[in-house]
Amino acid sequence: MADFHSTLPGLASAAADEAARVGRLSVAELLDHLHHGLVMLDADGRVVGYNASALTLLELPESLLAGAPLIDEVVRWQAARGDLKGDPSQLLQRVWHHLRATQASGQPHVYSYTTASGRTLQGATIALPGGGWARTYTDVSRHAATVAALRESEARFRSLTELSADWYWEWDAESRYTRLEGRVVRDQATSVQFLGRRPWELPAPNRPTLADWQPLMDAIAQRRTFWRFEIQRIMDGGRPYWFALSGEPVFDAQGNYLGYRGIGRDITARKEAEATIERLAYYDSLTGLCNRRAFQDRMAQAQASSTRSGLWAALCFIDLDDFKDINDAFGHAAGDALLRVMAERLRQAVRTEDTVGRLGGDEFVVLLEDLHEEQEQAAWRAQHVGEKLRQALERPAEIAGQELQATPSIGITLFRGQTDAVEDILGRADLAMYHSKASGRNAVRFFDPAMQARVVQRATLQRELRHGLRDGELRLYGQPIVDARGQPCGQEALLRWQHPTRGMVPPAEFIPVAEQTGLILPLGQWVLQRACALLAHWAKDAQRARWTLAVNLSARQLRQPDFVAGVQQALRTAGADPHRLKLELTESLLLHDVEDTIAKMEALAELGIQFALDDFGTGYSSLSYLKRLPLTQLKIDRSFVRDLLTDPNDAAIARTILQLAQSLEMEVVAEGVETPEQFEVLRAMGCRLFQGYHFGRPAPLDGEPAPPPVPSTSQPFAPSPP
Ligand SMILES: Nc1nc2c(ncn2[C@@H]2O[C@H](COP(=O)(O)O[C@H]3[C@@H](O)[C@H](n4cnc5c(=O)[nH]c(N)nc54)O[C@@H]3COP(=O)(O)O)[C@@H](O)[C@H]2O)c(=O)[nH]1
Repeated sequence: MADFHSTLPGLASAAADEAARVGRLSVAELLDHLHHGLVMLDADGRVVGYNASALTLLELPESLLAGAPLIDEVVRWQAARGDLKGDPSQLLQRVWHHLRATQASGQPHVYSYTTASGRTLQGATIALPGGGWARTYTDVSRHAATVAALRESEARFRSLTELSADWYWEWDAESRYTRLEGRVVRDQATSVQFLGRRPWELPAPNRPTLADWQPLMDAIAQRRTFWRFEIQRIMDGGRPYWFALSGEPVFDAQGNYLGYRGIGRDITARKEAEATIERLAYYDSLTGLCNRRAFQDRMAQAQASSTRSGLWAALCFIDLDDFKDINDAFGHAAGDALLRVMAERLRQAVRTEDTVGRLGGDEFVVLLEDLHEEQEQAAWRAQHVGEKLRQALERPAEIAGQELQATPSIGITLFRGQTDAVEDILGRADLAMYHSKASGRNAVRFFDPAMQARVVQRATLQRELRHGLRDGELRLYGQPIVDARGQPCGQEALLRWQHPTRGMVPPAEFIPVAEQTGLILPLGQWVLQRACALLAHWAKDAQRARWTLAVNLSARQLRQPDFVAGVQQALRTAGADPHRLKLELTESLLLHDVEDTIAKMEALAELGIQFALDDFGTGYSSLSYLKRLPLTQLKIDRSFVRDLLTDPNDAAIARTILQLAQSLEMEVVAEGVETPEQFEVLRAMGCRLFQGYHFGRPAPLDGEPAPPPVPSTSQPFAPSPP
């Protein structure tokens, strides 16, 4: 420091000379080489030393400092040049204030300012122990420019998030919101809900569902950038709010994953516009139903779905009869109002999963999906719905005080899979609708005439069966069941229909129709009541008192919640012994709702009623549930008995059933025994009960008491799907 003082003002050159002389740099020389400026003030504030960088950085003429000026002089000089802004006397007050303050506190005073030429300097003043001060100057122009640029960028970012519908977010490495900024966030006060939570932990009642989040979760797991992931929220008051998230992963300098950051964008207006466009593009503006375009889309989807499921679907084409006359007579406004009423009735008449559309004018279409795997059954169901639609539409409607009526003509076609073009299916239904018009209007017609004939035949059968039940045309026949000696030990009750014109109708023809239409319920109850009455009658006859009577049950009967009560009531009314009643079930009947079936069977078994499994071997017998059922008897299906003598497989099956029954401690009845040879072989295999033409064909059950009254039913006549 002594050198430094002594070489003033020629500090740099003297230090250099000295360095040259001794072969090393002096302190003064060293200071001259510094990039920092240094100015020394004595206790009066006079410049007593400076280095070369001080002259350069402060851009002062050497002549000014070389004259050892007071700091006041230097400050005035700088103010005059424009380096320091403000009144010089106030500037000086500030300078002296800081000089004294550093002296008093012993702490440096650090400040920065920008010179007139644009250089930003950071100055630091320290008080020296012996009095006086050292002031250093550092050029921080680049740093200042960087800070200014950052500020500018931050301001731009704030403008963006303040002025737009976008908002900024950050997630930590666990995908939890850590930062949310933007006007939208502030306005909606969503930060409280969001911060600390993952996006999928926030309530989103509609979309996305947890499954919908998967693509976003995958992107995060793979640290991928994602764009416009759409989310819907329901705001207070029920208003839907849509936004889209875009984000990119953030890593630190070492490549460690820190989380994500990105923007959220309010897309509600766009979504609403899209919904409006879709409504206009896909919905009929008069009725709100699907328009032709949307309906064709739905048809294509239905085709794809039926390819997967294998189920038949149906298309109903509906045209209002004489609608033009209504328009002409009552005006278009009344016509429009009627169309709206019709649309609503159609909507009400079908299931929510069915699609109703309006192709234009008075043409409506209804798409019925998942009808049945069998075409016949599907046709029956479609016919049922078609009839329901017809009845719904034919009712008069009150429009502006007038009663208007427009009956419908309905055409139906079935389809399955994707072989036909949608237009072709529509064309077929349209053609069927014309058949309906040609047949006298206000009717339902199928495209396929054969199908139409079958549907009509079935509807006729159903109507006649209902009348037959009411008019006492049903007969109970019986077929003997015999023991190993060929002695009768019971009968199987078999239903017959004595039709007034068609003669004796076999059950195979009418039982399926009765099952599908629900008529099997009153019919089955009638058989049960009749069988119980017969058992009570046999009880008085020593020869038949110990006979059992087997009654066939249908699946639909067993599904009735009051089935057990119905059987009990039949037994009680007749005064029959439950131990003599045997109920025959088929394997397919046991496939549905196994637990409920078992519960009902057990309740009846408690009363002493026996159960036989009919047609054994033809279904999907599962030994696990066979064991759980309170069965007393298996009936070997007659298809195995028929070829018993010639087909070793059938013989093996019959033998296996007998062994199985033995291990399950059940009886076996061999059905369809037609010859003495079959009887002998089965007997040799260990079978003890037999049924078949060899012992007797079904015949009217003799000694029947007078028929009980037919159970009343509130079933509508229209067919109803099972
Ligand atoms: N739910 C109800 N179903 C019933 C009722 N009554 C009858 N049925 C079912 O109808 C199906 C056909 O019955 P049916 O035409 O009476 O035929 C029975 C017998 O005639 C026939 N059978 C008897 N022995 C022989 C024979 O040696 N050869 C031969 N080819 N056929 C014979 O088998 C039928 C009895 O079969 P099953 O019931 O399986 O024991 C039939 O499925 C009946 O169940 C009813 O009231 N309710």
